[in-house]
Amino acid sequence: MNAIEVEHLNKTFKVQKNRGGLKGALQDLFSRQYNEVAAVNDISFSIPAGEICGYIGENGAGKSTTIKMLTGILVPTSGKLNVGGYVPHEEREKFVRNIGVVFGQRSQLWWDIGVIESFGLLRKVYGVGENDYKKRLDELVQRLDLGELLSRPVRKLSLGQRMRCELVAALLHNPSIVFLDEPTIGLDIIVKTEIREFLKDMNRQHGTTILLTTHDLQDIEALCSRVIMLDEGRIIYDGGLDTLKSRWGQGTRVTFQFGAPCPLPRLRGLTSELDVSWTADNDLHAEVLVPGEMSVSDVLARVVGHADIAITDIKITETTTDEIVRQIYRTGSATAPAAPVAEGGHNSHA
Ligand SMILES: Nc1ncnc2c1ncn2[C@@H]1O[C@H](COP(=O)(O)OP(=O)(O)OP(=O)(O)O)[C@@H](O)[C@H]1O
Repeated sequence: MNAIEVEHLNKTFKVQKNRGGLKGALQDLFSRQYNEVAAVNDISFSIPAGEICGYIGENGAGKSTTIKMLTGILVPTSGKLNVGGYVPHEEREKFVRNIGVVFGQRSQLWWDIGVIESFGLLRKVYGVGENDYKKRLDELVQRLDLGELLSRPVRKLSLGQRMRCELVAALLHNPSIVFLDEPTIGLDIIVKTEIREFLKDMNRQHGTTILLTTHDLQDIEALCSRVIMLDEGRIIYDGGLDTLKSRWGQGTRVTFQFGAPCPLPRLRGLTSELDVSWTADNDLHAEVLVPGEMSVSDVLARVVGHADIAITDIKITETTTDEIVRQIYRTGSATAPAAPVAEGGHNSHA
C-alpha cells in the first residue's frame, strides 16, 4: 500500500517583473508584468507505507513547495496527489489528523507558554482523547528525555531542546505519515544523532512513513534507503542510496606513501591488467582510483609484498554520499555520467 502518491504534479508561481528606472517603476504601477516560475515541474513518485524517503536538492530546487502541497498548505497548479487516502488541500481538516509536520526553521509551539501547555492545546487541535494523549505523551517524553523541560516556556529552550519538543508536538496524535523539513538544521552532532535514532525507532515500532527533506546528507545516510533528488523542479534521481553510490561514485581512492622512490611506470606495470588509474605528485607518493565494481584488495595484492617497494603508509578513502551529491548538483542532470534512474516500483520523470 502506498502512503503517498504523486502524479504529474506541477506548481507554478507568478512573480511580478520589475522594470528598471523611474519610468519602469511608473509603468509597473499601471501595467504589471509577470514571469512564471515552475517551482515543481511534472513530478511523479509513490512512497510505500513504512518507508523513510529522503527528498533532497539544492536551494530553490522545489523541495519545500512539494512538501507544502503534500501537507495541503499549497494548492497544486495541476497533477494528482493522494496522501494517506486524502487529497491534502481538499480535505485539510480530516487530513491533518493523519499527518505530522516538522519545519526545522519554524516552530509550531507557542513561544511564551510552557511546553506542556502547548502540547495540551495541540491535543485539542488534533482531537486526541485524554487517555491516548497521556499514554503517547509519557512514551515520547521518556524517549526524548524531556522531563524537566515541560514546564519551561519555549523561548527559554536551546535549539536542541526545542527541536525535541517540536518532534513531540508533531507526533502527539500518532500520525502514520510524517513530513520533516530540515529537522536537524543547526543542531550539534549529539542532538542530531539522538533525533536520528528516535526517528529510526519510531519508524520501526509504528511503521511510520517519513518524507525527509534535508541538506545534511548524514541524515540521509542514517535514515533513508531511498532518495529522491530534485533539480529545478524536476526529479533527476529516484532510487536507493547504494545505486546512487555505484552509479555516481568515483570508486575508492587508495593513497600510498613510499619510504624509497617508486616511479609511476612501475606501479602502472604492476596493475596493467586492471582498469585503474594512477596519479603521483612525486616518486614517494602515489594515488590509485579503484572503480566501484572492483575490489580494492585486488589492487593492493599487486602492489604490496614486493621487496623493492617500501610502503610506509596506505590510506583508503571511499567517495562519500556528500561528494557524490555535490558532484551531481554541480554537473546537473544533462551532463550526468549516467541517465536518471528509477528503481522497481517507483516512477520518475526526468
Ligand atoms: N510563494 C512563492 N512565490 C514565488 N516563487 C516562489 C514561492 N515559493 C517558492 N518560489 C520559488 O520556487 C522555487 C522553489 O522554491 P522552494 O522553496 O520549493 O525550494 P527548496 O528546494 O525548498 O529550497 P531551499 O532548500 O532553499 O528551502 C524557487 O525558485 C523559489 O524562488
